[in-house]
Amino acid sequence: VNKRLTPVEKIEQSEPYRFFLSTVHGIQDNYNQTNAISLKEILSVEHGQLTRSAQFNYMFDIEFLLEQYPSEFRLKPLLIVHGDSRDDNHSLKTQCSPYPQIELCPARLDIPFGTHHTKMMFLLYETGLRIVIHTANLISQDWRQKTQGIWISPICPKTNDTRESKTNFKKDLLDYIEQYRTRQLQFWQKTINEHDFSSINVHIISSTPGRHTGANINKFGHLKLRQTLKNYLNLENNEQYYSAPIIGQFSSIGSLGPNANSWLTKEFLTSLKQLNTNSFDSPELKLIYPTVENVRTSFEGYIAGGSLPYNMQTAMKQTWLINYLHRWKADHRQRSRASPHIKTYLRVTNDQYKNLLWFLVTSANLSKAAWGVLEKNNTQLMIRSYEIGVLFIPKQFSQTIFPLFDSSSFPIPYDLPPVKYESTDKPWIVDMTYKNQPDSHGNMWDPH
Ligand SMILES: CNc1ccc(C(=O)O)c(C(=O)O)c1
Repeated sequence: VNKRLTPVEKIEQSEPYRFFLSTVHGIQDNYNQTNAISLKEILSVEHGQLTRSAQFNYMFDIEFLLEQYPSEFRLKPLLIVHGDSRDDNHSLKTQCSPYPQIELCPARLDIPFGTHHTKMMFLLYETGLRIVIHTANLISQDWRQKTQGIWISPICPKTNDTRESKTNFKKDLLDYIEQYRTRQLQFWQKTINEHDFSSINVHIISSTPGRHTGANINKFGHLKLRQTLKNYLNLENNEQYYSAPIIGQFSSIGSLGPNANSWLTKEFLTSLKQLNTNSFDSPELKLIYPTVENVRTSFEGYIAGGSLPYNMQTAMKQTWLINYLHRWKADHRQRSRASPHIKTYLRVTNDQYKNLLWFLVTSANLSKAAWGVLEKNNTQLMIRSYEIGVLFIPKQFSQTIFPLFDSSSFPIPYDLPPVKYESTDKPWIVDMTYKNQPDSHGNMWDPH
């Protein structure tokens, strides 16, 4: 019989990784119990007496969001951190006008085409501060039948000394917030400083808009990932890992250039393949992005494709990408039909896919805007968007690798090894018409 776990029990049972997928309407209950949690459960009154919170995100449905808070917390101060694009902001202002307890904080977006993509919660309880870093917009569609990733910190107690984590989490989080350069975040900067982060075992990998150079060049984007892997992957005899496959999985793709060598392999893969010493050959890079068939047969049907905004104009410039692409398949989590909005990057130890070297869950899609592109002879990293994610490294869990198939195994979101696109498979493209086969609801897709 399936015992329904309380939100607190779910978090206790997720130790030490504290990494969840969102619950999915329409799958067997036990696949929504283990390492799976809903927004209401994240905000449950069970975790303690909430005094105030902050929600960083891209899309907001304020009515939906307030509904997810327990009724006794709906009037607590709530800071909404969003992209400052004028029009969206208007609708957000309108949405928030009935709620004096909600404050709007527009994030500066000085570089064109940047987005405030970061999805993060600060939850301040009487007992301490909880950080949640995830991949879901604050709209009902994102939490109903998709695959989203969520990391939930312990409730960090108040402290009268700094108490940093062994992963530099507090400093990296404060460096990230500093980049907003707004007084509206001062309360949270002060609050973060006053809490004890020593129980946190993940690293922050974030992006902020700017041209990062000099001492700041490794602070954000794919160079932060490169630096963190170099500094913390303390593997013996690296050679055995030189050809260990690397996987990228995401819900949108940017313009990557005329061939793989333009940015994907020369720059991005160089960061992903970093070991604690330099490795010289190029491991296989496998990319997971939904096929048209994945979308058509998903629980949502073609509508799921509205959240996979890979457009024709970009796709037609990079047909070379198809050779890297693999299907979305998550049978072991009963989520092959729960369209992925999660973004993850991982490296296995070898082509047997039995163990992980590291795992990253993040808001960052496969794009230069999110990860950054080197400019001026590799002296500056230009990033357009705000992104944030958490990196799991075995050493921080007193392990040498993360096992995938035993009792303490890491809860990966999809099936490994990934399944390559067949000749008939096409990547989902949001602005194409799909009329020759109805989706799981009997509908067609005609974006025009
Ligand atoms: C241009 N705006 C977006 C593009 C992609 C995504 C995604 O996550 O795939 C999101 C989002 O859902 O935050 C926004």
